[in-house]
Amino acid sequence: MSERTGTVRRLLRHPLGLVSAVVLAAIVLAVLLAPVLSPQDPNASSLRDAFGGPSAGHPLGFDSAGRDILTRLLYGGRNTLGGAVIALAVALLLGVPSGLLAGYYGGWFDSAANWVVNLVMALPAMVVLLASRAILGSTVWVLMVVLGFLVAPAFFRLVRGIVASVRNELYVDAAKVSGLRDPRIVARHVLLVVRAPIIIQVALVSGIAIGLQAGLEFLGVGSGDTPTWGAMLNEAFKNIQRAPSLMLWPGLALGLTSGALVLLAAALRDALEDRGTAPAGRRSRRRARTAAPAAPAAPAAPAAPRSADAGTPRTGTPRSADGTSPEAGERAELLSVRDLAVSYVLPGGGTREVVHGVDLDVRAGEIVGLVGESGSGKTQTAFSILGILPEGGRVCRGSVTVGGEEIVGMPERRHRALRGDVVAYVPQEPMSNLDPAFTVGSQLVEPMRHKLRISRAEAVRRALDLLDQVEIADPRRVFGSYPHEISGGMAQRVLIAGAMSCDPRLLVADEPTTALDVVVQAEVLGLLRRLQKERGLGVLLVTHNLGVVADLCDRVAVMREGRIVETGTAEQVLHAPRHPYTQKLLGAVLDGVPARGPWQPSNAEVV
Ligand SMILES: Nc1ncnc2c1ncn2[C@@H]1O[C@H](COP(=O)(O)OP(=O)(O)OP(=O)(O)O)[C@@H](O)[C@H]1O
Repeated sequence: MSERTGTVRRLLRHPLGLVSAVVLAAIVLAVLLAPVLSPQDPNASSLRDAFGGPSAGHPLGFDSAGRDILTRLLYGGRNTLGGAVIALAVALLLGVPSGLLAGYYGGWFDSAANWVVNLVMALPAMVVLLASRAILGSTVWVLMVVLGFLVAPAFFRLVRGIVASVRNELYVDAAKVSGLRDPRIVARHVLLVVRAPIIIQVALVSGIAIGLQAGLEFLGVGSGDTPTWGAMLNEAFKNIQRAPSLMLWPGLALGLTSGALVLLAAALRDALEDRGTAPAGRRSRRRARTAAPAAPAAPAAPAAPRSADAGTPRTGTPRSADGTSPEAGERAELLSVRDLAVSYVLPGGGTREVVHGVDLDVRAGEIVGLVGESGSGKTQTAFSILGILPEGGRVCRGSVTVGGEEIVGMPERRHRALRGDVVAYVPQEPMSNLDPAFTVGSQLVEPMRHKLRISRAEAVRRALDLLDQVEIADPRRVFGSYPHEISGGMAQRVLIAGAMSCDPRLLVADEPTTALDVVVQAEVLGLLRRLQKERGLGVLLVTHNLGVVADLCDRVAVMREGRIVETGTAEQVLHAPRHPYTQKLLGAVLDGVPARGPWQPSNAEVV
């Protein structure tokens, strides 16, 4: 069952939802079929019939000018609902795109739009409408356009708020890293999230627009010759002493329509919330930072020599003759970082440098581990290489070349082309990096179609092949599953498949196994090792886990407080660390500590 069908079903199973939907559908249908249901002129009057009661062909009788009430009610509904549609269309056209832009990009447009919105919201709607009537004339449609302007801020604020929070979701970062353009990310990942709240808001604002329009007409502000429910109320109110029943029909139509819209909005909200735990559950952005420097959670003993496999220098791995780091000399062609500094703008003004002059190289076929305690600047270094530093952060010094191209200061369009094609990213939290609203298959296929410009069928074939390559047992089932239907380990394999999908040369993996249990960690590390070997990838592996380094890496760079304090081959750094901080890191690993004995009650506890 598709998500949309599911929501409609839940809505119709909700008693209020069903009743309000049926009432609204009946009203809209009757109003649309006005010429068929009542083929008379709504303005045709016969003074002879003024205040006449119900008769054959005129089931609701006549008004004070001898006009058929049913006909005016049906045609009036067309104008009243049509007016609300115009107001809504204007509000949606103004509020939604500007909310999307302001929420997604922030910056000066956000500030300017907020300023305008605050100004519009401070204006009293009725007074503005009355003034507009004096300036623009009494045509209902024109007044509805003005009303649209006045309610647009409601949509702006709603959309901006949601988009600003979604913008920080990891799967939006993941989409950026896979090289998708902003309009596509917005259309695919962001619009979908704001869609439901917008629908609810539409129902509420329609009720308000109908009420406001009727209020204006009731006050006699509209043009007298257009039949509307508000104008009918106005006319009925003038004759309330003589024929109070005239108030009944337009009042009933207005009450039923507005009431049904409000109830429908409430039922819609319930139906969408009911979707509950499943695909729409979104997670908070950034992971909880681990406090300990090097938890010994990795499959291999942290300071043990590398496994035979990992210990063998990889084919084609160019090492310096002495096996030391090349950072001091020639720059690596695949990834070379020199004197990189990253700073953040502080809330109170000024900046704070969090990475200070990092040098780093990764060559084709080489796995370089970037290790260090939490907060040492590993992720900031990786994000700088990927060009996805969070808001407020920027590379303030240095040079980063990827595939021989300088990316510091590179235009975003060119940088986007590098991401996915040359450099790909495997993140830490697999689940948060998959959009819960799309199937796994669709999330693999979409970037490939746009980056590789291949047909859908070809992209599907490649995606199934990739799922097979990342050792997923039933690629077809996983292809059609939503992220909540697969395990964390599988999700990480899917993200690795996604990273491989455009045949990158460099992989940046940010703690790719931290969120997984030990057995799955070992499997995912094995998978990474195999793919890296087969494809001759260069890998920058960000980790705080020395076991992972021992198991996987050729070389290691140790970071502390935003600086690299030691680099060398994995063997040299793990067996003969030179820097006291590396020695401390290795010392912090609980390897060789005897296990605690069984619990014994202390003397104090023995009575
Ligand atoms: N958005 C931000 N604004 C300001 N400072 C930040 C921001 N993100 C990170 N920092 C700072 O940058 C420094 C380095 O953070 P970074 O995320 O690179 O650490 P890390 O080594 O990756 O740690 P962990 O292993 O916990 O992820 C920290 O002091 C952190 O407070």
